[in-house]
Formats: sequence, structure tokens, C-alpha cells
Amino acid sequence: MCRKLAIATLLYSADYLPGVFALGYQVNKLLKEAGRNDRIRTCLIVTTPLFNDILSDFAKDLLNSIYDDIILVNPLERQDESIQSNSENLALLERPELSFALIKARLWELTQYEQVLYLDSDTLPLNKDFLGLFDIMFKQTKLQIGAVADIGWPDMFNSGVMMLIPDAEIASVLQNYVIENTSIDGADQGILNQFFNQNCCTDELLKETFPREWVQLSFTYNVTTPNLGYESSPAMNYFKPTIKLIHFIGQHKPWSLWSQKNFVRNEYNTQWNEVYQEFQEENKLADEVSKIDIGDFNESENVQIASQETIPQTASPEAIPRDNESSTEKEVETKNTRPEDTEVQPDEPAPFPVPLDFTKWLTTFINKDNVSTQVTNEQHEHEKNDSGSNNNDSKPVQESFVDNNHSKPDQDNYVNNSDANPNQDSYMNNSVANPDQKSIADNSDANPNQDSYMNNSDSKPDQKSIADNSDANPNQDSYMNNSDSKPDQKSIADNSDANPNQDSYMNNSDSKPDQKSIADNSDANPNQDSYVNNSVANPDQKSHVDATQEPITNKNDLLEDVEPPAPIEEDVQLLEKEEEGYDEFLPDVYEPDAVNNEEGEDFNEGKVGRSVEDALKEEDPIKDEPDNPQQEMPNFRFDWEDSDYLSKVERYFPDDVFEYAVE
Ligand SMILES: O=c1ccn([C@@H]2O[C@H](COP(=O)(O)OP(=O)(O)O[C@H]3O[C@H](CO)[C@@H](O)[C@H](O)[C@H]3O)[C@@H](O)[C@H]2O)c(=O)[nH]1
Ligand SMILES: [Mn+2]
Repeated sequence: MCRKLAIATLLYSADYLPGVFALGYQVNKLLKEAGRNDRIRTCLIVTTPLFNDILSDFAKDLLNSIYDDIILVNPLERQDESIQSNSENLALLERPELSFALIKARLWELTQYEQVLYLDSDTLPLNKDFLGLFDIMFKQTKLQIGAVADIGWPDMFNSGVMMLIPDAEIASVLQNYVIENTSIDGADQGILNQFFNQNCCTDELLKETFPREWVQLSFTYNVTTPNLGYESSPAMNYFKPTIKLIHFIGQHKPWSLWSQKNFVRNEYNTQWNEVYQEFQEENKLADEVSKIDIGDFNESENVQIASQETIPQTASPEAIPRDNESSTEKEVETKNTRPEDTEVQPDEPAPFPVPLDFTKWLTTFINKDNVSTQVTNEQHEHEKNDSGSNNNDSKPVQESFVDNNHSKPDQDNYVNNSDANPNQDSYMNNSVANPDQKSIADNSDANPNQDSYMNNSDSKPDQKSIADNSDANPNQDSYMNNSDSKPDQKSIADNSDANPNQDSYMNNSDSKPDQKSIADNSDANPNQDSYVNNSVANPDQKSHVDATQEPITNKNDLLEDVEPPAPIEEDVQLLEKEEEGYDEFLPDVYEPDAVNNEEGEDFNEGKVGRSVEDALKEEDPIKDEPDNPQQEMPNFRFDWEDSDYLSKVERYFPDDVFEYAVE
């Protein structure tokens, strides 16, 4: 019998649309190449308010043409509470927008599929071999999750690529677990590990009977970049031919303005851009985007737009200014270097076509209704304080912040933009451009959910009815049925009985030998069919929080983008400082004082570390530089410390990649 398989991704804010487009486009292409496009469905999980009220029809049409199924989901039950209780841990990530990623717990509700490969929208499969996951995990049970080790803590898995078996009961237990427990990282990855991963059970006794299981997949199925790990550069080279999927973790995505502006030269960023370019050409997107007149939106008040004027919109290679030939040479040079290397060179022209000017581009894909209504800062402040409650304040415009369209408590915080206010232009334009990140950053101490979705009560009646359906039954009725509105979209209607494609799923049972080991794994788990409340499984969850660490100020791509790029001299100064800082980590024993104390000699008599110095002079008299303690002791230095390795490491990777942030 044919299995019902799906590849699913998630979208809960408009600024990840480029990822969703590029990923969907690439997955379709590779499915076709593998001859499995009619056997594996592509599925987009999108939050109801985003889809109904924010995305433009144009964006929806595109999504519909890429994804077989579009599934609207509402926030988890008591999501606000979960976000609140996770906020302390989430602050450690500096990624407030990830609080909503808890919604991944809804993936197990997709019981219309028998097996789902979930991919973050910032992933890019490089070749059809990634589909091998369905073969490797052929005998997966519902109590197992297939995932790759996270490079930040390899005993945990990265939740950007997951093989899972949807199951209503698991979904329900998991969602309760999300409510009752605090996530290690404040977001989905932590809590999913706590739920599925035996390694997260810190009690050795309980570990033995842990009821669920993480099946560790090869790293080549989820190669996260950037990666500062010790072995990463040589390993990237060595394993390069076997890499099946790249995952652009961290704050800066290949499509983000930061990446575009800084021309991050990374082979895989370039590859992502090429895929996006192809998608754009195939859909004649460049033409569509160029029709958007940014002047429609109050440009003078929008710093972001002003700051981007240097980057040509949907620029072709020819359109990008090139000062001299050296940039071309450098590009070639870069291509010959290790693939994970990135180089931040703000003053140079783009090495590859910049496919999108983010803010302009995004205005194509969000409702103009939303863009045309804007909020002043003062009103925004008020909204932050009062959203979610009935507002009886005398200012008439503030009444609009009360959202009457949703009865669920966790939806009450959506901003209702139904009252047009001519003064609101600049805020709305900004907030729509990056609706979640900016607003949550503002509100991280209060309720991060408050500003993130904009509910437009003027939205089309048919869309609203879809939202109502999804409230009624999130498992089944939330699937979008477009058959009455757009005839060409009927494939999106989720009706497994009526869908002829679903009978043709391929049976892969005899295709891969590794399946046996998975079967063995699953047999080894005696508790497969029993559900255990694991709220005690990890009683020390809070101990993962470093209580001494100050809450970190939220960063945001677009806010950051407003700042002009730092001049190169500043970069250099910073690097020097950081290298100096590195000296602090040299062991004490290498310090002159330590040597002095050990020897019992007097520092003031100029005999500091004399015996060591003498020895060094014999070895290499040229290096006798008393002012530089490091150079005094070449024996204690590695070769790479004399190279500019450290400075490259510092330059190559944004310092805000949370996995590696060492405070
Ligand atoms: O504003 C947002 C943020 C996220 N997403 C979706 O959620 C996914 C996860 O966010 P992402 O920015 O990809 O997170 P990562 O930088 O990959 O961070 C890690 O940590 C996250 C929080 O635990 C996990 O969700 C990721 O899988 C894991 O790789 C994205 O790919 C999107 O599909 C949005 O739609 N809008
Ligand atoms: Mn991701």
C-alpha cells in the first residue's frame, strides 16, 4: 500500500516568505527530478491571521502554485502563557521572534499524512538525495523523531529538519507538554528535544525507560551554516560531495537585508540566491515587483527604504555597479576557497545578483490594505500596553486595537487595523515589512504576542469564514478550500479522499538496507504504545538558564539595517580588540607574574620568567621581545595563532549566531 508522504514547512511572518518560496520551488524541482512529485505532497503550514489578513492575493497565488496543500493553523492553546514562561530562556537566544516557532507542535496534527519531513523555511535541499530520508526512516514509529545533531549541543537535535509520524494522541500529549514545561531554549527546539530526546532526560534511571526516541540522522541532511566548530572547515571540504541540505541558521538569512547588503560570500548563500533567482524568473516576479511603486508608501518617513536606495531592486548582474575588475577577481577567489567561508565587505559591489530589495519586494506580498493604514509611535505605545483588553480610552482610534473577530483568548492580542488612520502610514509600513520581529522586540518584556499579527477586520468575507472554520476544528476544517473562489487552486483543498494523487504514494519498503537498523531501534523501545506524562523527565529544566547572564537586548535585522555599515577601519579595530581579548584566555601559568611567583623572584628586579626566557633565547633569539608576553613564549603558541586565523573566524561569522555565543 502506498504511504501518504509530505514535505512541510512553516510560515508565521511575512519576512520568511522568500525562504518559503525558494524552498518550495527547489523541493518541487527535486521531487520532479526524482520522479516522486506525485507521491510526496508539498505542504505549507501558515498561521491563519498571516494568511488571511496580511498576505496579498498575489503572494497567496504564488504559494498556491508552489505548495500542494496549504494548511492554516491557529496558535497553540495557551500559547501566550507558554511564550511567557519561556521568555527568560528565549532571551538567551536574542531571537524573540522564535517564540512562535512553538507552533511546530502542530505538525503532529497533520494526520492526513502518514509521514512528514518537516523543513524550516531557511533550509535548502541541494539535491534529490535528501529524499532518501523517507527511505532511511521507512520504519519510523510515531514515538520516534528523526533529526540531525545540533552543532551547538550535539546531544540535542536541530529542529529545522525533522522526520515525524503525525498522530493525534502524540500531538495532544506534546501540546500539553509545551504548556506544562519550560523549553530549554525558550522555543521549539528545546521543548521538542525535551519531549522526544532521551538525552534530555538528565535522570539516568528515568532515561532507561524514556518513552520516546530521537533517531539521529547524518549531519549531511541538515548542514547548518554558519558553523564555528573546530572541525567544521576541513569537514565541510571533506564531506562536501555528500551534503544534501543546507540550513541557514541564525538571525541573518540569505534573503535578509543584512546578508544582501554585506554580500555574504558563502557558496551556499550564492546557491540560495540562484534558486531564488530561478523561482523569480519562472514566475515573472521581477516584472511584478518592479510595478510596485514604493512612493505609494510614505517613503520619507521610512528610514529602511531610504537606507536601501543603494541596492538596485531586483538587480541584474549588469545593473550592479562594479568599480573595478578586482571585484570579479575576488569573486573567483572566493569560489575557490572553502565553501563555508563568508566575507563581510560592505563597500564592495555584490558578487552575485541581488535578487530582492527586501522592503520593496515585500510590499508585493502583503495586503496593501494593511500597508495603507499606519500607527503613530504614541499609538503604538498605547497598543503595546493595551492590546488584548477592551480599550475604553477616549482616543477613538485605539478602539480599533480590540479584536472582536477572534474568541480564543490567545488571539485577542492581534492588532486590528480596520480603522483607517491617515497618520499611521510609517508604522504600518515598517511593521508589515517585518511584523513579528520588530514588534516583538519592542514588547519582549511584556507579551511578545501582542503586536505580531495584524487582523484586518475588513478582510474578505470568504477568508474570514476560513478563519472561523479553523477555530472550530484546527485539525481538519482549517485547510483552505479555494475551490469556490479560484478554480485553478482546487488542488489546495485538503480532501484526502478526493485527491487522486494520494493513492499513488510509492512503497519504498525494499529500497534501502539501512531500514533494518531503524526497525531494530524501534523494536528496542518497549513503551511504544504507551504515553507517559514526562513532565518529571527533566525536572531541572530551569537549571539550563544561566542566571548570571543579563537579558540580552533584542536585535532585529531591519533595525540593524538602518545603521550604515561600519567603516572597514572600525572593523579592524574591533578585531584587534577581540584578539587582545583572546589573550585573557591564555592559562595563568603563562603569565609573567605566575612564572615569577613560582620562581619566587622579584618582578621589580627585572627577572621576570628568566629561566623560561633563557630557554627561549637558546631556541630562537630573534623572538626575544620583552614587551610581548605571547611572543616571549613561542613554545606555548600554536602555529595558527601566528596566522590570521582568529581574525578570519571573527570576520566570517556574525557574532550573534546564538549557537556559538560564548559570553
Ligand atoms: O519570524 C519568523 C521566524 C521563524 N519562522 C519559521 O520558523 C522557522 C524557525 O526559525 P529559524 O529562523 O529558521 O530558526 P533557526 O535560526 O534555524 O534557529 C534554531 O532554533 C529555532 C528555535 O528553536 C528552531 O525553530 C530552528 O529549527 C533551529 O534551527 C523558520 O525557518 C520559519 O519557517 C517564521 O515564519 N517567522
Ligand atoms: Mn531554521
